[in-house]
Amino acid sequence: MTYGIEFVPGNVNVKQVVNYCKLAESKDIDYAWITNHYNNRHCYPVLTAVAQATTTLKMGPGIMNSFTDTPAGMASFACTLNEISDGRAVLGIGPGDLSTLPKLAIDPVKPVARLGEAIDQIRALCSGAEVKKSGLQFFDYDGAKLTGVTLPGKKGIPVYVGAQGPKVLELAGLKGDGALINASNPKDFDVAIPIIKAATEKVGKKNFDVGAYTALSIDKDEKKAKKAAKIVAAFIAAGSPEALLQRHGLDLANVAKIKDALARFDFGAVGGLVTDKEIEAFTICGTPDIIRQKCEDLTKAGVTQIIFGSPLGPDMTNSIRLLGKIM
Ligand SMILES: C[C@H](OP(=O)(O)OC[C@@H](O)[C@@H](O)[C@@H](O)Cn1c2nc(=O)[nH]c(=O)c-2cc2ccc(O)cc21)C(=O)N[C@@H](CCC(=O)N[C@@H](CCC(=O)O)C(=O)O)C(=O)O
Repeated sequence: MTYGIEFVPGNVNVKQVVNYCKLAESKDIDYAWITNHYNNRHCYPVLTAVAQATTTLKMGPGIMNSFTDTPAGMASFACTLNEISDGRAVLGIGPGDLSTLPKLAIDPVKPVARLGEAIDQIRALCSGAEVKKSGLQFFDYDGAKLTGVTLPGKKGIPVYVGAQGPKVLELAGLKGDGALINASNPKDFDVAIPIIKAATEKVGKKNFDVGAYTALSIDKDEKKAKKAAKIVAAFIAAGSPEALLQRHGLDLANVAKIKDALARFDFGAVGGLVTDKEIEAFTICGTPDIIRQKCEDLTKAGVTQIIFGSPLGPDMTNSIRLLGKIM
């Protein structure tokens, strides 16, 4: 099992992310994933700062998308980060947050097809190939080629696909070296992994890293851990399709009330509405012993990388220290 940690450079600034990553590295966490949303600090400079302050930690965006960045831009960034970090760069890429892209006047048309093309172009450019006109639907480069940057070695830069829906999970298996699946509960991996497996078998892929991009809240005091987990569980519940809510046996009427309260920014009401069921469905939450058991459950479900995602717990430094003891 490898472990990752996620930071959202919105609620934490660059200096804090760098310090948390140094602490995570000292606790033998393997990967740092920095989220990418237009309204937060940009992940590229944050990742550069992390690369310069660490020595063994692998790091990458978790995740970019091909609506706000071109494949050529992402390839150039990934190879530059790889040069700065002396070969530790990974690239997380996904469809993009379809609810926020319209805020940038972007109409996220055919996100899955676009993602597939972008991955092909990024891989070609990172390998040093000249990408000729190929009649593709979205990125029909004509003679694009990366120069002036040290290109990664033979294996290239590992591409992880941020995926939740079945088509993107399949794409991850076909074109990715790994997947970053926004889920914390084994029930979701029981659905996702067979889709990925069928795709990797189709292309004869032997190694694939199934990443559980969890929402984590750890604290010695379980009540405090649950309190810190509530708001994230609420947002995930509110943004989840009905089929997912039913998979976890959630009360649809209660989730509708949570959604309403979030829309009113009534976080007090949200705290009263979120039950252990939503917390259980969408986070890994509790004391170190509980988290250790949750990690074992995810391992049994076939997960190969557990990414400890926001909020981490009531106190992030304390959470990273506690995680260091359970891995
Ligand atoms: C597009 C969407 O795919 P999805 O995998 O469910 O995407 C939901 C999220 O994963 C996506 O919004 C991600 O960008 C969210 N996301 C982040 N999004 C961000 O913007 N920033 C982040 O930092 C970020 C991190 C992140 C980490 C892990 C993770 O799993 C997701 C993350 C979907 O609806 N997929 C369906 C297919 C929908 C479909 O068919 N769409 C097309 C047709 C098919 C085609 O595109 O050709 C259409 O609409 O016409 C499916 O997979 O079955």
